[in-house]
Amino acid sequence: MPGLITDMPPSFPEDIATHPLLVIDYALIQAGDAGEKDRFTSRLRLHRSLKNHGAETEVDALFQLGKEFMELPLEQKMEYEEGDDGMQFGYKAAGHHTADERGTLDATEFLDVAKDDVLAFPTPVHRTYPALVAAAFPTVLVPFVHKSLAVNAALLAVLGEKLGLPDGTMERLHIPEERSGCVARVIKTPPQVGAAQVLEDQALLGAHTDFGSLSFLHNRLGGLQVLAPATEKWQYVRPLPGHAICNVGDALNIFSGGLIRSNMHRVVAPPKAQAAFERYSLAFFTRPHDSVVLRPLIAESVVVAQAIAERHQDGTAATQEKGTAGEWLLRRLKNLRTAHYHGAESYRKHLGTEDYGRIVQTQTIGEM
Ligand SMILES: O=C(O)CCC(=O)C(=O)O
Ligand SMILES: [Fe+2]
Repeated sequence: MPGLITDMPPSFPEDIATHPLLVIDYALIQAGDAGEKDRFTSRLRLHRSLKNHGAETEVDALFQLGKEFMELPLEQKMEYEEGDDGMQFGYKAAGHHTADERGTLDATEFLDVAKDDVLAFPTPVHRTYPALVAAAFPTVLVPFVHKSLAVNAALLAVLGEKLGLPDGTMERLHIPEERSGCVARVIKTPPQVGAAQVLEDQALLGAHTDFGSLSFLHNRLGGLQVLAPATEKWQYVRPLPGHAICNVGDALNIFSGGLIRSNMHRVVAPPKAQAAFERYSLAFFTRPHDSVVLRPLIAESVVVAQAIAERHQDGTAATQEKGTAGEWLLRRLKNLRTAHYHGAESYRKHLGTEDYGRIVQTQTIGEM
């Protein structure tokens, strides 16, 4: 029946084109399987769907907590709003980020819980959280953060090996005990109504690359889209039950001299009948600790050094440092806040390593 809303969203439609995912078996990676490690480090431009990641129970618990938090009255959530000064933990209300250079407001709410606050529990490092969330630290957030850190660390080590980095290099750039922007995030978008094409052209979370190293992302409804290299059309990512999306962020792009690329993505309304439902997703973002200088690891890796030498004759642009991970995050985040939006130029100040020209091109195509 048209317009009928039941509690259970329909499954992702079979008849729409989706991005070809590379399914990786994390259990094999963990067991040191050379073939699976090779597959994981091949075709890096495809999105990776990770099965057997072992965090299913922790993920379910955080989905539940996230929903309970999002259902709190807005005034209560607003007491924890992240604000415009670069605090990146707490609550982000819808409309407080811009989604494109025209200043379109985003439609996502975030609950952002700092890894540092979770690991130091019960001592706050960055901030305190609403009672509902604080009460769930021991049972939900601590287990989720530990599992997520472990999965991402194992995958980073495999990528480090592929780059020929000395053992332990990736660990030294991502020390859990150091202060960092690592964060557990629950994301909510409200139900959407409208013509399919209009919905698909309107980003609820603007096109971006993730700011850190690796993201461990859990989707149930559709709505995540990627703009794969050498394509002109945004493609939906089909959520696979129990799988996680493994997303490369800017820091790995920079460390690897561009060999490992950040994947450009955005969130639009879930496709077809799913659009009428609230969308919840969640992620753990592993980022280098704040004091790490973002630079290509030329001294540490001949693979990176060679890549830079081949691509850039004089090597200057590519070898430039980008400041520290803490500074990188602050710049990207602050310039995304609606309060700091003063036109296209200010929006562009938040950009990371994405090929921004391609985003603008697809937005123009979308408008025609
Ligand atoms: O909700 C999603 O599927 C993606 C969210 C995302 O890209 C982000 O928070 O960086
Ligand atoms: Fe993202």
